[in-house]
Amino acid sequence: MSAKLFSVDEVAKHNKEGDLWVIIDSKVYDLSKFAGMHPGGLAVLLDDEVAGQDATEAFFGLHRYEVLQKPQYKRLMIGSIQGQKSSIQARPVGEISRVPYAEPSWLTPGYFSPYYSESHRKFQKAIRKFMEEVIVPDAQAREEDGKRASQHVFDEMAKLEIIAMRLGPGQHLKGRTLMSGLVKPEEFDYFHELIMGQETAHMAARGYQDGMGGGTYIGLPPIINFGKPALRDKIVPEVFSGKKFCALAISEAFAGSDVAGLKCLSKKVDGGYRVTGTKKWITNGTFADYFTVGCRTEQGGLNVLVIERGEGVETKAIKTSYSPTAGTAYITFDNVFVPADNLLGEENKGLHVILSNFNHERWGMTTAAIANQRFIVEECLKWVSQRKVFGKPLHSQAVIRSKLAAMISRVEAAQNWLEHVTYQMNNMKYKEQADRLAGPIGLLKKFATETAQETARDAVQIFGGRGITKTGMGKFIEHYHRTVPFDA
Ligand code: HEM
Repeated sequence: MSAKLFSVDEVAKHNKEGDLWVIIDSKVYDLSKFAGMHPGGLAVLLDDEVAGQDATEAFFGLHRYEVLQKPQYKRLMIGSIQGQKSSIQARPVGEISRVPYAEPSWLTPGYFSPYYSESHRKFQKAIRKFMEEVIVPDAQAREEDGKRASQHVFDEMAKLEIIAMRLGPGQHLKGRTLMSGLVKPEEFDYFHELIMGQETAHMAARGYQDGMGGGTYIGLPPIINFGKPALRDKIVPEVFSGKKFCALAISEAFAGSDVAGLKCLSKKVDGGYRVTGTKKWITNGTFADYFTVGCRTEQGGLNVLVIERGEGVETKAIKTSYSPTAGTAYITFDNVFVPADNLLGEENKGLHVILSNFNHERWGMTTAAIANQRFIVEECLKWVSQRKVFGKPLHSQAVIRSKLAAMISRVEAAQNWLEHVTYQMNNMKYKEQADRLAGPIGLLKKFATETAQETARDAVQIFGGRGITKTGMGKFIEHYHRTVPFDA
């Protein structure tokens, strides 16, 4: 930061085209050269209340704080106003937000929780730092260019065993050094997993959230739980090291979540099966190496087969309302030979293989969905304090306060329910979870994703036109409102 100090009167002299300074939050910016390139135009900067003046209020009514932190704009700052102090501070990377309700109560100073131990707290700190340093920059860049999450992100995740941890507690963690030894494999539980899911909200990039290994999260567990040892021992290390990717390929244009109506057919042949058919809406399908595929059998049952990318397998990107970084694909299998050893579970009994994963999948989706919802609550709370209308902050309007109260109540209710369900998961065997928690998890997901849509609508109302604009102030609101139906 430049140490040069100016007086308000000195700044006021620079108030015309070619010689234009402004004050924003006690800092002085020289916009003389930039003014002609300003995305909001030159005229707004030459206004009597802006040119040479303190434009803090005007600026924060129109821009996100991050604008001033971008290197190309940061360098416009030439000094500060003598005797004034900045009042706006960005949250340092990895730290807890000080916006009320921006964090679940267990992370809010002064509050208590029976669910989280010291191990969870240490883990949360490390994961947030990793997310914000490694993942968030890549997430924002890939959302823009639509490319797959960068390989260096998978490599870094693999080093810390994040890919393995994303699958939750279990045998697959045995012998691994988690987060450089921060958590022992045997102490890693569903609250650690919940933390990982919730910290992904800070990337504010729903397509990338799925792109960053969503296919593995749902496609690998059936291989671990039902695959033959040789198949498991080949695939698991490749995927956990970030070198290869899985996708779960169940839904078809003919049958969505109606798994009993699948048409993709596996015919028994010498040494294995021949598979012919199509799959649609397959997350990570454009770049996956292994597909965990649900196929109908000639006897009318269901086989789940692991199909490797190769001859007869073609994947095409499908355009969805979120970004192509998720790698959503349409897949065709044309008489593909699959070795008998790639069958998961028993022949004709694949429905059990597919359904066995659904509870964990739904719960995982819900953890992230609730955190995404909270991120939007934080965006709204920041905006209503920043934005002044009729001379007062937006939050002084009763209708806005009422919307905020509803938003906060919804996310708090969802988080508390989630923690209750997670506590049950921690204390039940997997089979007990299937018996007792299928209902509660389904209901929780319904509640969390319905309330998410209400919050998205309220957020757009609060942000106005900015909430439907892909860049600038309301960009995360626009993104959320567009992508929120995915989880439901
Ligand atoms: C350091 C000074 C400034 C920088 C670096 C800057 C930068 C930008 C950028 C990058 C945008 C595009 C939208 C976004 O990403 O937020 C923008 C839009 C805009 N800016 Fe600025 N700006 C500055 C100062 C100002 C000031 C003092 C005003 C005063 C009125 C202003 C008025 C606007 C307007 C009206 C828009 C269009 C907003 C919209 O589309 O909703 N800017 N500015």
